[in-house]
Amino acid sequence: MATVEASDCDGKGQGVETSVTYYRLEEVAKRNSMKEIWLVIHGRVYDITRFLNEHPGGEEVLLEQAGADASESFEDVGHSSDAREMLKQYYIGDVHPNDLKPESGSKDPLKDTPCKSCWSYWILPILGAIVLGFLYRYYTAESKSS
Ligand code: HEM
Repeated sequence: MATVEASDCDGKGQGVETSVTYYRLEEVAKRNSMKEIWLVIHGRVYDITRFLNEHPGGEEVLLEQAGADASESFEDVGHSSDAREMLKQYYIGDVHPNDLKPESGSKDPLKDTPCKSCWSYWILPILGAIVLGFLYRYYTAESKSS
């Protein structure tokens, strides 16, 4: 099994030592049958084989996501906090850092929206208003003199 063990201690021989097992996505992808079913939700790997028959949403939907990243479908359903709490029971490790892709929820919100902090975003309307003001004054002054 191509797993990498990582320990997370403070190096002083104290504190809590935790060990995380990392799984490559290709390894997760192999667990895609009724016999063994794993999925990834938010960078964490879950072995939900024994949960398959118990899932209130049915086993179909889980089988559709088998061996894949189910973060989006999991969120789309709007699972309760109880459901999120249940995830802990099936957690077996994390996705290997090399296989992690940025989550849509955590990406920079400015990336796909127009640049709200760019100078052009606010300076152009101001300049436009000033020009319009001058034009208005120019024409009103001209119509008064004629
Ligand atoms: C290990 C992962 C999962 C756990 C622990 C879990 C748990 C639950 C629980 C406890 C419910 C009952 C409603 C609630 O409390 O929110 C539920 C409902 C449901 N789940 Fe999941 N679920 C998981 C993954 C998924 C995935 C990947 C899908 C994919 C689409 C899914 C689809 C659904 C659907 C369609 C319902 C029924 C919602 C309804 O009837 O309103 N679940 N799940």
